[in-house]
Amino acid sequence: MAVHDYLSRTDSGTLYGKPGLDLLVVETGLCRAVISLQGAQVLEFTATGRAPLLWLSPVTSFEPGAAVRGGVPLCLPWFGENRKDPSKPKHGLVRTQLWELAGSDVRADGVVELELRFQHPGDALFAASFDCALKIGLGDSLTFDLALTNTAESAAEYSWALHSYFAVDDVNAVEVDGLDGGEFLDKTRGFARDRLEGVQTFAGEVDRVFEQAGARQVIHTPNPIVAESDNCHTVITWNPGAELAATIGDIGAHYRGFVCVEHGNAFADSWQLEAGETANARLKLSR
Ligand SMILES: O=P(O)(O)OC[C@H]1O[C@@H](O)[C@H](O)[C@@H](O)[C@@H]1O
Repeated sequence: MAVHDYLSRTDSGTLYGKPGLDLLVVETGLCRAVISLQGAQVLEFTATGRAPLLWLSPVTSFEPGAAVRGGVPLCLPWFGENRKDPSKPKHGLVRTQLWELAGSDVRADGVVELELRFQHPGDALFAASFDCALKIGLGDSLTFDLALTNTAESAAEYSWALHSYFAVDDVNAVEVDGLDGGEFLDKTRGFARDRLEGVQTFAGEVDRVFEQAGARQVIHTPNPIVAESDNCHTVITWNPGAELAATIGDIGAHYRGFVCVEHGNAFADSWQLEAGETANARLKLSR
């Protein structure tokens, strides 16, 4: 169903043969993108004449309430395991919730801007109430502008990441530039602290949290990918490798086709927001 000439509504049954989720499709002279209203998750983005930016698992489920494997899920209000209560879902709650399309516009330069919103009332899963506004810019690059407001009556801690799954030819040949000299927590070794010398490569399982990371990374693969961020101090690099991937139903043998380089604020960079305080961050991805 066309909403504007650049924006239409469809669903995962029509697009992927697996019913369950409502989707938005943006098609302009600059790009084509698919966005799921669950999680405000960009599933596909291809700039005209360029290689697809994102990987979407060919075996993901589109079941409402389940995480979709691929694209750019937003993990929030906590990243990874909940450190106070590991029985809570991994990566917070917004990625499996329905967001509202609050606005859409096409700028004079042809960039489409979508604004998606989610309000959390505060509950047993996460006590503080909050508002999330995510502006997604779709042009010859893909941009995210996040505004997070703590609407609770007291201060609260938030950790989060835009968990990008980038499409690559072969993860074993990928090199990530822009993390050289950075200290990281190695999740594969009980979060032991280490330091990266040179580029990040992916021979086997990699699961690393770089705090106070730089604002620009280049993912070297045929058709390199550039990530530029503003106020995203944490970078997470992840690929499960063959062995672990074999135990993950929606990855399996497909692990070679993606690399995750995630941007947000987690661990020591988590946001402490006072009552009523808003924090902002930006991420720009291009290929
Ligand atoms: O399977 P999920 O919940 O989407 O998480 C995927 C991965 O996400 C990464 O960000 C984490 O560092 C990994 O530890 C985790 O396995």
